Formats: sequence, structure tokens, C-alpha cells
Amino acid sequence: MSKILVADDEPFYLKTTGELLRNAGYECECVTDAEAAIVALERESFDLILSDLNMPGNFKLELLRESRRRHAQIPLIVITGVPSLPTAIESVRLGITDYLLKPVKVDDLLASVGRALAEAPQAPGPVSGDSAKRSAKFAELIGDSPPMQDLLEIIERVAETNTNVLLTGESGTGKEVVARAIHRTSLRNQHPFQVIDCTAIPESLFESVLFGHAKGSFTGAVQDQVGLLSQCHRGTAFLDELGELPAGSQAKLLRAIQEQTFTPVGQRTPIQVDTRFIGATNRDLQAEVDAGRFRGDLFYRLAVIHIELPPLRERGEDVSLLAKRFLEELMPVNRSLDGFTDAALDCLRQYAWPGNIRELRNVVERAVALARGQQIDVDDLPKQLREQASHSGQTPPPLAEISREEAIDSAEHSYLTAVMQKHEGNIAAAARQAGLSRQGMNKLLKRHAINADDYRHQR
Ligand SMILES: Nc1ncnc2c1ncn2[C@@H]1O[C@H](COP(=O)(O)OP(=O)(O)OP(=O)(O)O)[C@@H](O)[C@H]1O
Repeated sequence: MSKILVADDEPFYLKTTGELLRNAGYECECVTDAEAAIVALERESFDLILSDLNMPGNFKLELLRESRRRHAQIPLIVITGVPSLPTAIESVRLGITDYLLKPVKVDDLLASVGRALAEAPQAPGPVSGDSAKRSAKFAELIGDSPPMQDLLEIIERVAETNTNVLLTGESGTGKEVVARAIHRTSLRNQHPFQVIDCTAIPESLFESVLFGHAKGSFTGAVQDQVGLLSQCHRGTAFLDELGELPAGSQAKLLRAIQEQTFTPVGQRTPIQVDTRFIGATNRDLQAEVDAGRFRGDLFYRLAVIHIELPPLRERGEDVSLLAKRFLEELMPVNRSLDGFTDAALDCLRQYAWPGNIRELRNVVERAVALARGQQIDVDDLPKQLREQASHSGQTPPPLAEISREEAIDSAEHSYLTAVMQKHEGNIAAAARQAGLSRQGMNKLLKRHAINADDYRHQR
């Protein structure tokens, strides 16, 4: 019989959880603080630890740290009533098996306990600290910089758990690549990874596309349609551009995530799925919640683990590393180039990369096509990079030294460059994102002397 140690300072919760687990056939010891839990772990052996985070003696996650240090083989499920992103990340870093939010539904708890015990032989230990091994494991994620090493460590841990994840970061920082890497290295990797582009589904069709529909349930429903969520049962659903989801769709999605069940349009029987959700957005979702534009409950369901991807300009030497790798990858078969000139590499390092890695890849692709010499030189790089490099000696004046109008103007210029970059010069798409009419966007671009063609050429 599996033996579970339950640590929680809420007597009612402790009692009911103990009873529930005993009724489900587990042996159970209940303690009310971290110290007692640590003593119990020294005294006898357990097959699983179920622990609250906010309890006496655990303010610095002592139980978590101690249990990982001395008893790394025992799977650990963290349960908390107060989700806090730093603690969630730290818990994952320390190698927890699952992270649940109170109130936890009985079925969810038993499912999580069952899974943790079944997977116990592969229960994660403390992180190895071997960054070379980790880089090899995540070969699709190029980068050696400290922010990238931190990121790899976190995603390695996240992959071992079943928790939902929120990925935020500027456009082109690699949110989708990271989501795929988490799925590929998770226990769900034999099942599908389903991309759900939240901007591509009209609100009126949201339920039908996600949950499916029965033939004849609405005009145009000429046959039964399986929804996207059924297609990634036991796998991972990647909710891309989550911040753009309209309010009505947010409510429907919340229910599906919370209950892991949904009812296809025109049907009565709900479908049960087992899906991990990874959301991604380039918006500041917490600010969207504060402004009342995004549901707080949906945010907390997904942001159990919140990973912020660093922009390329904060990743130091990764720029050269990525550029060289992209060059190897994109080299045409009929010619070979001997890398970049030092001046070209300097130019790449100095640029602010509003479109991040996607932009860098496009720049290398364009340079490979244009290069006439044996090496890629400054002249083979797009105008905006060359211009920035030629201005790089001049430090911009501090914000407090310029007028409000100049500051707003400069912020607007950066914003427009970033959206043009993201949409590769597609004015209609950029206007949609900025909430402007096409004409309005054209006018602004003209005022800022931004030429959409410069961005299209990078394709
Ligand atoms: N660490 C990395 N190493 C190598 N290539 C990367 C890395 N991160 C991203 N890329 C590449 O950069 C491009 C953009 O990545 P991705 O689509 O994942 O970004 P994103 O953050 O999801 O963008 P958006 O917010 O615009 O959807 C892709 O071609 C991807 O392969």
C-alpha cells in the first residue's frame, strides 16, 4: 500500500484530504507544518509527499528544499491556495511532480496522486547543473547566454510536470519553439501537440472549432466535426496569441481547462480529455487582467508556471551564435560562405532586434541571397540595421531631457517598427493588431518614415 505524507496547516483541509486518501486505499500521515514533515521524512519512508506551500516553517520553501535535497526520489505534489509565480518557478526548479491550486477537485487530486505514484521511478531529482547536457537535450533552442541557460533549466523541470504553463515574451522570442520543446521532452510526447491560434478562430465558431459539433447542429454543419481539443487528448494544447481571445471565448475556454471536459455543439454527452495547456502571448497578461480585459481566473489557471522569454537584445553573444547557426542552416548547396565579417557581426550585435529571433533569421536568409563576397558584410544587411549601426556611437538623450512629445513619438516609432517586423510588412495585419484602420496605419507609417517594403524584403 502506498504511503503518503500530507502537510497542511488548515485542519479542515488536512482532515478531509487524509480521509479521502485513506478511502482511496492509501496509507496516510498528516502533519501541520514543515518542520513536522521534515521530521516524519527522516523517521520513515513515504511514496509521495503532498504539501501546502504557505504554512508555518515553510516560508522559504524549507520543506520543498529539504525534501528535494535528501529525498529526491519521493515524488512531491505542491498544493497552494495562493499562487505566486516566483514560488511556482522555484518549485518546478526543485523538481516537483505536480502543482495544484486550491480548491482542488477530488477527482483532480486522486488523478494527480495516481499519476505521481505510477511515474515514481522516473520522478525528477534535483537539477543536475549540467548545462552542456541540457543544451544537447534542447538542441532546437540555440543559446548559451545566462538568461537562456536559466530558461532551459526551467523548461526541463516544467516538462517533467503536468502543470499548465504561460509563456510570455516579445514577438519572435521563441514561445512556440519552447512550447514544442516542453511537449517533446514531456511524458505526453507520444500524443499530439495541437496549435490553437486564438486569433484565427472567430468568436462565433470558437466552441465548434475547439469542442467539435454534430451534423446539423447549425447551418453549415454538414457533417460531424471533431474539435481540436479531442485531437490532443493526452497531449498538449498550445494556445497561441492567447491575449487576443475575446471575452466570450475566454469563458468557454476556462470551463474546458478547469473541468477537462466539454460538450460538442449539438450534443449532450460531455467529452472528458486529459490535456496540458500551454498559453502564449506577447501582451503583458497581468496588466490585461488588471485592466479588466482578460479574465483573472483564466490567467491563474494557465499561469501556474509563468515563463517570460528574454528578448534577443538581452541575450548578449547569442546573437552571433544564432546568426552563425542560421547561416549554416540556410547555406545554399551550390555555394559556400565563410561566415560574417567582423563589421557585420558588430552590426548584428548593436541592433535592438524588435522582431527578435524571427527577424534575425530573416536577416540572415536575405543576406545569404544577396552576398556577393566570400563573407556576409555590412552591405548585405538591411537598411534599418546599417542605420542603427551608424548611429550607435551617439547615445540617445536621457528620457528626462526630452519633451513629452518626443518621448511619445520615439515610443510610437519603436512600436510601429515592431509590428511591421512581426507582420513582415503586411499593413492590414499590422493595422488590425494596433486597432487602427488601414488608412490610419498608412498615415502613421508615413509620418514616421517607415517603409513597409523594407520589412517585406526580408521574407
Ligand atoms: N532559441 C532559439 N533557437 C533557434 N531558433 C529559434 C529560437 N527561438 C526561436 N527560434 C526561431 O525563431 C522563429 C520565431 O520563433 P517562434 O515562432 O517560436 O516565436 P514566438 O515567440 O512564438 O513568436 P510570435 O509571438 O510572433 O508568435 C522561428 O523560426 C523559430 O524556429
